Amino acid sequence: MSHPRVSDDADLTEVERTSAALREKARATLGVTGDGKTESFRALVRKHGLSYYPVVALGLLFVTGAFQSYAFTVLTPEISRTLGISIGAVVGARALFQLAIAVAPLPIARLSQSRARRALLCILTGIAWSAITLTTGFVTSLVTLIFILCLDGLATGSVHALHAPIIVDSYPPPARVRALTAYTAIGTFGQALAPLLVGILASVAGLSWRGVFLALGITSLLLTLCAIRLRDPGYGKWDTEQLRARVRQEHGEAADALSAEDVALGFWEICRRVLLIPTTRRVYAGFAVYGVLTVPLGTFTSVFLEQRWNLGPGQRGLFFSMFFGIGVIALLVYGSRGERQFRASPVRVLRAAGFLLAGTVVFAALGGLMPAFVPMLLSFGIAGGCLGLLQPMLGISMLSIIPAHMRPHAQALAGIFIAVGGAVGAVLLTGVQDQFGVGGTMVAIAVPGVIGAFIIASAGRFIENDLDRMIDEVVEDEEIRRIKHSGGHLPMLSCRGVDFSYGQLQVLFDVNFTIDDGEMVALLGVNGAGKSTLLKVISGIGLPTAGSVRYRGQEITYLDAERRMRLGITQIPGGRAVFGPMTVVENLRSYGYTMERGSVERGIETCFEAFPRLYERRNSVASTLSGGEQQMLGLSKALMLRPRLLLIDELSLGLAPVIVGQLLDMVRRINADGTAVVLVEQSVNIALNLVDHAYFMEKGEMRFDGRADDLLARDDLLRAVFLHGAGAAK
Ligand SMILES: Nc1ncnc2c1ncn2[C@@H]1O[C@H](COP(=O)(O)OP(=O)(O)OP(=O)(O)O)[C@@H](O)[C@H]1O
Repeated sequence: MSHPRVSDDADLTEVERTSAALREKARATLGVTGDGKTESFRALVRKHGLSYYPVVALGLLFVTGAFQSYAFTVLTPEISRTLGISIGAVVGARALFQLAIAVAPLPIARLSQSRARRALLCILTGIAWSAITLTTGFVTSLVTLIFILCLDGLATGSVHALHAPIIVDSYPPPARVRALTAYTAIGTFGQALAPLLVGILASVAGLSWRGVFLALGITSLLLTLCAIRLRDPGYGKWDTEQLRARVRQEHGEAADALSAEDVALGFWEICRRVLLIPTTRRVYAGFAVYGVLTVPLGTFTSVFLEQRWNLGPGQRGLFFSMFFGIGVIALLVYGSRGERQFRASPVRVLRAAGFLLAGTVVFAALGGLMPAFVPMLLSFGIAGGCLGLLQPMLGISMLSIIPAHMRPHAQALAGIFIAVGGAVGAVLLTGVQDQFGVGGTMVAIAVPGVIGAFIIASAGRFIENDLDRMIDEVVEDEEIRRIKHSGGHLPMLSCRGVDFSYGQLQVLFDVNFTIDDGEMVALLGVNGAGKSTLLKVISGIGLPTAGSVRYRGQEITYLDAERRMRLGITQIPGGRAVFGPMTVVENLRSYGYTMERGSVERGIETCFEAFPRLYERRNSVASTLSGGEQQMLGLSKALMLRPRLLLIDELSLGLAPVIVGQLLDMVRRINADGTAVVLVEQSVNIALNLVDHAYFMEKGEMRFDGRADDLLARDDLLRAVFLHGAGAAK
C-alpha cells in the first residue's frame, strides 16, 4: 500500500475561504469599488506623497517618439518626390517601421523581466530615437530610409512595452485612469504639436524636409533630457503587493521576509500566459484594428489632403494638429469620467472603447466622402477625438487584469498586434487606393473598424471574471507562502479550480485534485471524463483556462512541460508511450536526455534488471514490441528519471492479467522508493487494490475525492463505469 495521506486539505480550504473573503476588498484595492466615486487626482497625489513627474517625464518621451513619425506623415509627398519613390513604397517602408516597433518591445520586456529597470531603458531608447530622427535628414535612398525607419521603430519599442506599466505602478488604482489619460494627453498633444511644428518649420521657417528632421532631432534630445530623473517604481507596488499585504493582515501577521519563489516564468511562458486571458485576446484584436487605423491611414490622409484639397505641408501640419488637438481635449475631458466608469465597472470602459472605435472609423470614412472643406474637417475632428481616447481605455482594461511583472510583455504583444494591423492595413489600403483613389481608402477603413469595435465591446463579458482570476492568483500565492512559512502542511501537488478547454469545447470544470509526497492515488472515471486531460494540465502539456496548479508549494500553472519534467514530474501517456521507429535502447537513451551520460547508462542497466524481457529485445524497433513490452518500456522512463511525481495513464488497457500484474509490481516498487504516483485506470478493481485514496471524475467534474473503500460503496458512480463496459472486474 502507498504512504498514508497526511493532508486533509484543511489548509487549502483555508486558502479558498480567504480568497472568497478577500475578493471584494481586493477588487477595491485594484480600483473597482462598484460605486463610481472618485477623489480628485491632486488629493490622491498629495495623500500618497507622489509627484506628477512620472506622468510628465513619460509623456515627454512619448512626445519625442511622435516627432519622427509625424514629420514623416506630413512630409510623405515631399520625401517621395525627392527620393524618387512611389507613395506605395513609402507606405511599405512605414509598414516595416511598424514591424520594427512590433518586434522591439519583446526584447525590451525581456530586459525588464527580472529587474525593475524600466525607467533606465525608457531614457536610453529616448536618446537613441532622438539621434535617429536627426539622422533621417541625411537619407538619400529608399534603402537608407528603410534602415533608418527600422532603427527608429526598434528604439520606439520601449513606449509600447514600458510606459503604461510604469505609469500603472507609479500611481494607486483610484488615480490610474487619470494618470494614464494625462500621460496619453501629453503624448497626443505632442502628436498635435509635431505636425504643427513640422508645418511651421517647413513653411514659415522655409526648411526643407531634411532641415525639419534635423531640427526635430535636436528638440527631441532636449525633451528626453527632461526625463532623466525618472526612476522605476518597482513591480506591483500599488496592486499585487497591496493584495499580498491584505492576505497577511487577514491573518494578523506582520509583513514577512519570505524570499521570492524561483519558479519565475520565462519570457515566452509569460507571453503565452497573457494570450490565454480571454479579455486580453479580444483587446488585442481591437489593437490590431487600431493599427490599421493609425498606421497607414495617417500616410494616406496626408496624400488625400494634398490630392483632394490641395493642402501644402504647412496646412497639412495644421490639419494633423487639429486632429490630435481634439484628441487632447477629449482626453482631458474624459480623464475623471473614465476613472468613475472604471471604478463602477471595467465592463463599461470596454463597451465605451468599442463605441469609440466605431466612431473613429465612421467619421474618418465620412471625412473622406465630404464634398465641402469644413464638414470634412469636422468629421476628421470627431474621428480624432474618438481615436485619442481609445488607447488609454484599452490600455487600462488590459493592464488591470494582468499581474504587474507581466505588463511589459502584455504591452509588447499589443505593439505586435498594432503593427500587424498596420502592415495588413497598408497592403489592403494600397490595393483600395489603386482601385478607388485615396478617398476610397478613407471609406474602406470603416469595415474592419466596425468589426473591431464589436470585438472590443464583446470583451466586456470576460473582464470581471479575468479580474477576479488575477485577484485569486495573487491571494492564493500569498496564502501558500504564509502556510509554508508557518509550518502548515501542503500537499506535494494541488490543482485548484481547474478549467480546461480544447478550443471552444470545455472539458474540465472547476476540478480540485491533490496528492501528497510518496502517495499513490487512483484517478477513475468513464471514457471521456477528462482524466487524461487533467494529467496533461499537471504535466504542462495542456494549459488550463482557469485555476492553478501548485507543486511543492510553488505555482507551476503556466510553466513549460519540459521545466516541470526537470522539477520531477514525469508523465507516461496512455497507449503506445514509445518512439516506434527507434530501438529499445534508443528509446531509453531518449528518456535520459536531461541526465548525465554516466547516469543514463546506469539507468538503462536498472531498466534491464527490472524488465529482463526488454534486455532480450534491446535492439528491436519499439513498434515491433508487444503491447505489454511497450508498456514496460514506457514505465522504464520512471525507472530512469526517478521522478518525484509519476503520472501513469492507463497502464493495464488491453493487456493480459499476468502482464498487468508484472507492471503493477513495478509501479509499487517505484512508489515504495518514494515516487508519488497518480494512476489513471479504467479498471476499478486494479486501481482500488493499489491505493488508499481515489478520485472519480464524470463529465469533466470531480465527483468523488476520498478513501478508496468509500468509493466502493458509491454504486451511483461506479455503475457508470460498469455500464460503459470498461473492463472493471469487481
Ligand atoms: N485533442 C483533443 N481535441 C479535442 N477534444 C479532445 C481532445 N482530447 C480529448 N478531447 C475530449 O475531451 C474530453 C475528455 O477527454 P480525456 O481524454 O481527458 O478523457 P479520459 O477521461 O482520459 O477518457 P479515456 O479514458 O477514454 O482516455 C473527451 O470528450 C474528449 O473527446
